[in-house]
Amino acid sequence: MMRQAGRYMAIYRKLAKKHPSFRERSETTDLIVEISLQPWEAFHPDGVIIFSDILTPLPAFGVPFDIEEVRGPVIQTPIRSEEGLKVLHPIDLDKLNFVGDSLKILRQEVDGKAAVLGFVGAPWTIATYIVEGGTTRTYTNIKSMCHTAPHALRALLSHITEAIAEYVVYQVKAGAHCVQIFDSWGGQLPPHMWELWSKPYINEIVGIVKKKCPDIPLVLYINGNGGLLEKMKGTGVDVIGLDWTVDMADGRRRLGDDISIQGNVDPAYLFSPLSALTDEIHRVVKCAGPRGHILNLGHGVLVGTPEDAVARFFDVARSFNFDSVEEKSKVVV
Ligand SMILES: O=C(O)CCc1c2[nH]c(c1CC(=O)O)Cc1[nH]c(c(CC(=O)O)c1CCC(=O)O)Cc1[nH]c(c(CC(=O)O)c1CCC(=O)O)Cc1[nH]c(c(CCC(=O)O)c1CC(=O)O)C2
Repeated sequence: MMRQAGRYMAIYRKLAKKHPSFRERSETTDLIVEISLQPWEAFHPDGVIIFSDILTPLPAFGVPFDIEEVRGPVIQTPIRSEEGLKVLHPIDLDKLNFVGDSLKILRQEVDGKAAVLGFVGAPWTIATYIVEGGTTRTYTNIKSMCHTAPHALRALLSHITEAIAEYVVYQVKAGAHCVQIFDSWGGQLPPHMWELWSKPYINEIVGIVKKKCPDIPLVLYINGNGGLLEKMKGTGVDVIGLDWTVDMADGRRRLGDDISIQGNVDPAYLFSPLSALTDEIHRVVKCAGPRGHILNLGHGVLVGTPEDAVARFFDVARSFNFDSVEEKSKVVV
């Protein structure tokens, strides 16, 4: 489940009081392992996601950041010109030992009972933070850079691409069974601009990773991807994540049966009565079809989500029987 660990869990909030810095929590091996295992111990999902952030590798290639409680991610010196690019250097994976060490320990801890999942941000999405200086609602600086400083933006995206490709391979070598690429803000681009400014860099990462680790499944997630599904398939990833604004049956029709899909229960259903949540999980699974579907939310667990709803989500998923639910829905219809 996306954002499987974190603020919705009381046990995480308690630990965060003791270790108030997000960077400490996400850059200390013991804490990463402890937090990653919190949801696994509570709900026994099929995947254990390393507790980290898409921004975690930034300091290892020259971009310091912090996560502030109200503002979220903050990059003190945004890069918006050729001059700004001078701070960048090749990724130093030694500075990310805590990620590799945590993945290794997680593999031992779950001992084959769950998949260990790594993740990275896509170049466009990481660049939105580096150019805007943090979270944005408008993306005006980076979108205008596409026209006012295209060479600088391309150089920044290429630099991030090289770093992230190495970082994916590093996560796989350390023990990740599967890696999800978050192009969370790719859906903020008009589709023809996504093809120009995001897709080529994802393609490059997929090409490099497939050459070095051909058996590792790659998942691509974009928030608001209804206009991009077919284009996403063209990146060569193995699984496409759908957010909840795409009808699952429509998504399956558009993507075909030769690719796996992930998603796409609206995370807000976890605030609804448990019967409504159960019906929605059944509906989504039926619409996705009998094969090639990873049941998940359409985006991360929201802050404030009741933990018993998350438990219910996993229970329903585990007890699901594709054929008997079809029978039941036939009777209801
Ligand atoms: O999500 C927020 O609202 C908090 C701020 C924020 C963070 N990274 C960020 C954002 C969004 C933004 O403002 O741009 C930036 C960020 N981090 C991430 C994404 C990708 C995405 O969710 O679409 C994004 C971009 C988009 C987005 O947040 O929706 C990925 C991420 N961060 C994180 C995790 C791990 C996890 O939650 O288990 C994961 C994903 C792992 C997965 O689902 O496979 C961890 C994280 N990062 C962060 C926090 C909150 C700070 C804290 O615990 O003290 C937390 C913990 C939590 O969400 O409870 C900081």
